[in-house]
Amino acid sequence: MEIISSVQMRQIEDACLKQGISTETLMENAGRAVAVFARHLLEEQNGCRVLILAGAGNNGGDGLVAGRYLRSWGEKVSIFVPFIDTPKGTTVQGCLEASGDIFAGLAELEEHLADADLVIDALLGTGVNRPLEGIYKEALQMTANVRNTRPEMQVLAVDLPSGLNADTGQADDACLKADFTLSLGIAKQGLFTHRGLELSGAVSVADIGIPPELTTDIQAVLIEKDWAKSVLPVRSPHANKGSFGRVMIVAGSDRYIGAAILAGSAAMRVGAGLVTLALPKSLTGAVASRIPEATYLPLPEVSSGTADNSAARLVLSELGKYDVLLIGPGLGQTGYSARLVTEVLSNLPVGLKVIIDADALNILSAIPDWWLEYKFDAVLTPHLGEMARLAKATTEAVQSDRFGLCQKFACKWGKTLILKGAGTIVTSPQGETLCNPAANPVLASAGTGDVLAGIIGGLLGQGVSLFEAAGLGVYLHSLAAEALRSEIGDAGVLASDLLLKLPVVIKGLKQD
Ligand SMILES: NC(=O)C1=CN([C@@H]2O[C@H](COP(=O)(O)OP(=O)(O)OC[C@H]3O[C@@H](n4cnc5c(N)ncnc54)[C@H](O)[C@@H]3O)[C@@H](O)[C@H]2O)[C@H](O)CC1
Ligand SMILES: [K+]
Repeated sequence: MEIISSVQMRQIEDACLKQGISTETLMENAGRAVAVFARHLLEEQNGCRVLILAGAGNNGGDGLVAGRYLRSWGEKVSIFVPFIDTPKGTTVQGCLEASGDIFAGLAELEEHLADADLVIDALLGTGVNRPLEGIYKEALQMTANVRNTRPEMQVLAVDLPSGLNADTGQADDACLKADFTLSLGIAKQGLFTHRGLELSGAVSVADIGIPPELTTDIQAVLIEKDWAKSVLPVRSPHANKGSFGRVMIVAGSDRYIGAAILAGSAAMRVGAGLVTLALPKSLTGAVASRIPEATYLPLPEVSSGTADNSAARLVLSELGKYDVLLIGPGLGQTGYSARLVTEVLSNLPVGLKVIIDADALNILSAIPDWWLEYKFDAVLTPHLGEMARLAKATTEAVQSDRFGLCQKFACKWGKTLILKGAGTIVTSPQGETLCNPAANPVLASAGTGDVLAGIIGGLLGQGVSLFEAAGLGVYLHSLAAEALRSEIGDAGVLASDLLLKLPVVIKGLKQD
C-alpha cells in the first residue's frame, strides 16, 4: 500500500484539476465510497442508524455526500453540522438539502448518539491545523464517552480520525478513536506511525478516481507480507555455508556481554552462513558457551571486558574475508570503544555492507559532521533517543515528525536509516521510504535492538540490499514479536525469546 503526506495529496489534487477532474468530482466519489463502506458495516451488524459528524471543510463535504447516498438507499441518517450557518459550495449545499435530519446542537447530538449504530467521523481530515476546541472538541469527546458505554456503536473515520495529523501521526487529546478508517485516494502516512496506529483501527483505501499516472512518483509504501516475501533471500539446496554470507559482529563489553549473544544468534537464526563475534577476549568463553556455532575473534584488552587500542587493527586485518560488518551493540561509550568504532569505519574494505547500531551511533553523534567522514551508505538503526542525539534534536521533535526527519536525515547523511518505535520507518538515502505499521509492547525491552541489528546483518549476508534488508529485518522482528505476544502476552517476553521464532516466521512467510 502506498502512503503519502498531505502536501503530496494536495499536489495530486492540483494535478487532477489540471486534467479536468474537479474537487467536487473527487468528493462525490469519496462520499459514495464512504457510503458503500458504511452500508456494508451496517449490514454486518444489522443496523440502520447512521450519525454523521460533518465539519466545515472538504472532509465534512465527503461526509455529507455519504449521507445523501445512504439516505437514498433507505438508511436512517442524521447529521451533526456545527457550521450550519456557514455558506457552502453547491455540492455541499445540495447534500445538506437532501440529507434530512440535520442539527447543530450538542443536546441533539447526545440524543442521536444514544441509538446510533454507526458514527461517520467527517469533522476534520488533512486540513486540521490547530488544537481541537469548542464544539468540535465537545462533540468528539461526547462521542468517545458514549462509545465507552455502547461498544456496539462503531466509528468509521473518513480519510483519518478527526484530530490526527495526516503527516506525523500526532494526535489531539480529543481525537476520536476509529474502528475503521477509509482513507481517500491514497492512504495518509500519519495513520501508520506514532499515535495513528492506535487511533485508526482497520485502514482501507477508497478509489476516488485519481488517475494512476498521477501517483507514480510516490516513494513511500507500507511493509506488507507480499513485499516481504518478494525480498526474502532464496536458499539453494546446493548451497554451502559460504553461500549465505560471512558476518563479522563487533559487539559487547564488560557491562553488555549479552548484546553479542543476541546479535550473533539473530544473524544465524535468519540464515547467515557464518558469524564471527569480535569481542574482548575475557568475554569470549562466556559468549561461546551460548553460541558454539559462531567463530570468534578475541580482541586484546586494556582491562577485563574492554578492548584496547590495537583491537581495530586486528578487526581490520580480518574484515577483508567478510561480506557484512555489524558494529555497535553493547560496545559502551568509553574512549577505547570510540577509537575502535572510528578506526574501523575509517578503513573499511571496499564492498563491505555495514550496519551501525547502538553505542556506535552514540559515538558517531559526538563527532561533528561525522557523515562527511564516513561517506559510504550503511544501515543505521537508531531508536528515538539515539536519533535525537544524531539529529541534535529533542526526542519530542523527532516524535513530532517521524517521517519528515527520517527522510531528511537519511538524505543528508547518505545512509539507510531505520527510525525504530511504533510505526518503524525505513528510508534510503534517495528518499524511498518503508513503514512497518505495527506497535508492539513486546519489543519495548532490553536487547530487542541487538536482535534487530543481527537479523539485518544475517539478511545482508545472504545478498539482500541495504534498504530491503532494513525493511525485511524490521518486518521479521515484528512478526516474531507478534507471535510471542499472542503466545505469551505483552509483558515478560525476553529479547532472546525472539530468536527461535525467527526461522518459524520466515517459514510461515514462505508458505503463505
Ligand atoms: N485531497 C483530495 O484529493 C481530496 C480530499 N478530500 C477531502 O478533503 C479533506 C481535506 O479538506 P480540507 O478542506 O482541506 O480540510 P478539512 O476538511 O480537514 O478541514 C479544514 C477546515 O477545518 C478548519 N480547521 C482546521 N483545524 C481545525 C480545528 N482544530 N477545529 C476546527 N476547525 C478546524 C480549517 O480552518 C478549515 O476550515 C481530506 O481529508 C478529504 O477528506 C475530498 O473530498 C476529495 C478529494
Ligand atoms: K475525519
